[in-house]
Amino acid sequence: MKKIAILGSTGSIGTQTLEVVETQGDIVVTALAAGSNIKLLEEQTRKFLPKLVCVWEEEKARELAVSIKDLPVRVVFGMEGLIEAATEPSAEIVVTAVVGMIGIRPTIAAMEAGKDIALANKETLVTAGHIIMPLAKKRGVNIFPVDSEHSAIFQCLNGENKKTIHKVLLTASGGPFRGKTREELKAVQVEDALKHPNWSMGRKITIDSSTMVNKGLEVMEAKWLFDVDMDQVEVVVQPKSIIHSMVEFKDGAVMAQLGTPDMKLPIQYALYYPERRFLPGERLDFWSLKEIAFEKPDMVNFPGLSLAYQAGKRGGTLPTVFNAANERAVEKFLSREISYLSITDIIEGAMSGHTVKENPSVEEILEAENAAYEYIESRW
Ligand SMILES: NC(=O)C1=CN([C@@H]2O[C@H](COP(=O)(O)OP(=O)(O)OC[C@H]3O[C@@H](n4cnc5c(N)ncnc54)[C@H](OP(=O)(O)O)[C@@H]3O)[C@@H](O)[C@H]2O)C=CC1
Ligand SMILES: CC(=O)[C@@H](O)[C@H](O)COP(=O)(O)O
Ligand SMILES: [Mn+2]
Repeated sequence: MKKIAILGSTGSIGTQTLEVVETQGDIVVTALAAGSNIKLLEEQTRKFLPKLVCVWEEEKARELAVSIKDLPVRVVFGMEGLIEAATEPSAEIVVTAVVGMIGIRPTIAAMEAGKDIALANKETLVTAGHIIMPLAKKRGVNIFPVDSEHSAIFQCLNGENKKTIHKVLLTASGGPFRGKTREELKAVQVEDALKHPNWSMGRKITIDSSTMVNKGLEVMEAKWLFDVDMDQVEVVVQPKSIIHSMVEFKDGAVMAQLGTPDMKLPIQYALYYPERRFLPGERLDFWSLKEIAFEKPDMVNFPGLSLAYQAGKRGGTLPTVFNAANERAVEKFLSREISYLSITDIIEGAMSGHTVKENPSVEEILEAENAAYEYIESRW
């Protein structure tokens, strides 16, 4: 029986991971971690009986400990607790499904403890890829991509030599506002931006998809995962999210992975790699699909993508500033403190005022994160 820990078990990826676990019936969950949703975490704990559960907020952790005192489950909290969950001794794979840069320390701790990573938390790789990738090599651990595009690329590369990649063709839906101008985007409200055309996901990534910042983060994620240059990653808009990404090889051959938009496939593939198992659910029907359309990304009305290319090419602490500014700006947009277009204005402002530090340590990454937050607090 495979043993796994899930960080972010109450979220979109976390709950779908538990669905896969339940359907397959041969994975043991040894640790769960969440932010504040202790009601769902209690249900999950009663069903999967992990050894350890972590709640970010101490007070909520104490509340949960009281309500599950009949179970042989230890409750921990905060960053120390999150690291304990990530390093729970019996887990072989850690699913990193927390949202945001909070994932950096537990991911590193899990890898140091020799665990494979099923990586959904793209922000960790964007900000600390130069630490994570060499560490994976040093510790001999695998990073299995969960992000749908990166799982698709990983699947296309099965049995291939990464050195023969000519281009990674990263597909994008274009989000709910594809085809709109900045003028038309001025009036966008939270509810509009939360309507992704194809995927049901957590709130932060759904906003990121609408601004194309998600695609920018994914270009940087691809650079680290597949050891390619930023310029080798080309974004191809494919509005129905049927092609999950493609690889063009040096000889001109293009491999693609297609499927219905269902995150359980990449999650299951990451958990069982290299095995493919039956996955219940809808299948692609080419006869009703009829055609697949393609467009170039609009980097003028959606500057989030071009800012991401700038950040990824420059490297150092700039991707951290891009990411941190976006995380804070999205929080502010979701709490209706700023307008929709301010999200990318904030990212641009934070990046332009930043003095890049090369090859930053984890502490320096976190300092750059704080500097971006301070910039935003002082100006917005
Ligand atoms: N959803 C998707 O389809 C995809 C998501 N991803 C990536 O996966 C990651 C998760 O996304 P998604 O599942 O959508 O996000 P959600 O917002 O749905 O879930 C986030 C999870 O993280 C937990 N969490 C938040 N803060 C903390 C904290 N401080 N300590 C511990 N746990 C915390 C939340 O707990 P609580 O709810 O209790 O607060 C929740 O379990 C993101 O990096 C996203 O970009 C990538 C590809 C697809
Ligand atoms: C499901 C998934 O992987 C998301 O990251 C998805 O890719 C979002 O879609 P777009 O960013 O292409 O709109
Ligand atoms: Mn994706």
